[in-house]
Amino acid sequence: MTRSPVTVTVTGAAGQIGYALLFRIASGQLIGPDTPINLRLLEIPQAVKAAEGTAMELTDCAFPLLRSIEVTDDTHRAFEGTNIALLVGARPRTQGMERGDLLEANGGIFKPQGEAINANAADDVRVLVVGNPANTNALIAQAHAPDVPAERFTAMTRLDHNRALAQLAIKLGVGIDEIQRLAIWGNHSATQYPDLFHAEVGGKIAAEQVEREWLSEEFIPTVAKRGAAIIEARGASSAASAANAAIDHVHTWVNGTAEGDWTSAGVVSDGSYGVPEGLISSFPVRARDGRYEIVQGLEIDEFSRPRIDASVQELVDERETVRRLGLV
Ligand SMILES: NC(=O)C1=CN([C@@H]2O[C@H](COP(=O)(O)OP(=O)(O)OC[C@H]3O[C@@H](n4cnc5c(N)ncnc54)[C@H](O)[C@@H]3O)[C@@H](O)[C@H]2O)C=CC1
Ligand SMILES: O=C([O-])CC(=O)C(=O)O
Repeated sequence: MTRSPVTVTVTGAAGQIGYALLFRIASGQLIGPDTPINLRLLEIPQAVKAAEGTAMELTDCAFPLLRSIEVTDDTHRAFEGTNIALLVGARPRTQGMERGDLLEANGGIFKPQGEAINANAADDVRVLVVGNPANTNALIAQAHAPDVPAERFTAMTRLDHNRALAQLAIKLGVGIDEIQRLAIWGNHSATQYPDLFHAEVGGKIAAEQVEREWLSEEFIPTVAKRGAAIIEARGASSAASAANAAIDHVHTWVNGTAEGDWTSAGVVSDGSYGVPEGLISSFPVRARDGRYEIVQGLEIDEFSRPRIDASVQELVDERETVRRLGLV
């Protein structure tokens, strides 16, 4: 059965993530193979022509699900009737920078976009912020969209989640699909905490199947610093893997997590696990009925607690910084 078309807005459409993302959206991988897509591409004026070139290529793919493509530099038009907003457009970091260094440069982008979403988007709009620092940019956008339920603003930590799945699978010599209940806590930054104390492989806790030294000295830093390692190797930040994670994040949000499993996403805290209310922090989340919900009732051991707290403290500090800048 063909469903009603969905309007998907992608900002930064002419960028490297945009190029890896748009063709997958148009081919039906974002939501599913039965849902036609209207694409809106937002770019800054200098990059509109390049985005139009990408739009020409999208047309040339003759994707059966792609109903329309519109390129614009008008933020309000870009979000008119939008059901899914992928906020990718931002300046990426380069070697030697932390993502937090981008707060001032990129923070200013997310205030007008939050306002435009508030004024123009569809009632069911769902927002994924990819542009860094993703959690705090999502907070800025959400703060300027008072009419949209806060829970509809999310930040991407699915790339971190996927990186953690892959590192654990390599270590244990298992398939990705044999791992369940892994989670990333906190900020999409070097302080993030990938948690193996609830993750299960073959029905047994993953942390008990690896040496503690590997966990603290290799696994956690490899996952947390993978973005920088990619920048060093490629000379540019992750693009195809970031696009892939954005597809995963939205697909799961719309279609749900598998029974008994969960994933990771930056979502608005309700105060769970001591994360101050209102912060957009990564948690273990389940998706049901089109909503992400924080998994409740997990016991946090003494290895995990200070690591989660440190990453959450960084989010508190980022919120203070954007408050001082008048962005929230
Ligand atoms: N959350 C995550 O896991 C990840 C986040 N990122 C972040 O994603 C962002 C984009 O990365 P790339 O595509 O590699 O960068 P890029 O520099 O290739 O592309 C960014 C695009 O955004 C556009 N842009 C800038 N300001 C805009 C605005 N106000 N409205 C619309 N478009 C605007 C630029 O013209 C450019 O075409 C960066 O902030 C990067 O750090 C990257 C990888 C993973
Ligand atoms: O590291 C960066 O700046 C890009 C990014 O967020 C990632 O690859 O995780």
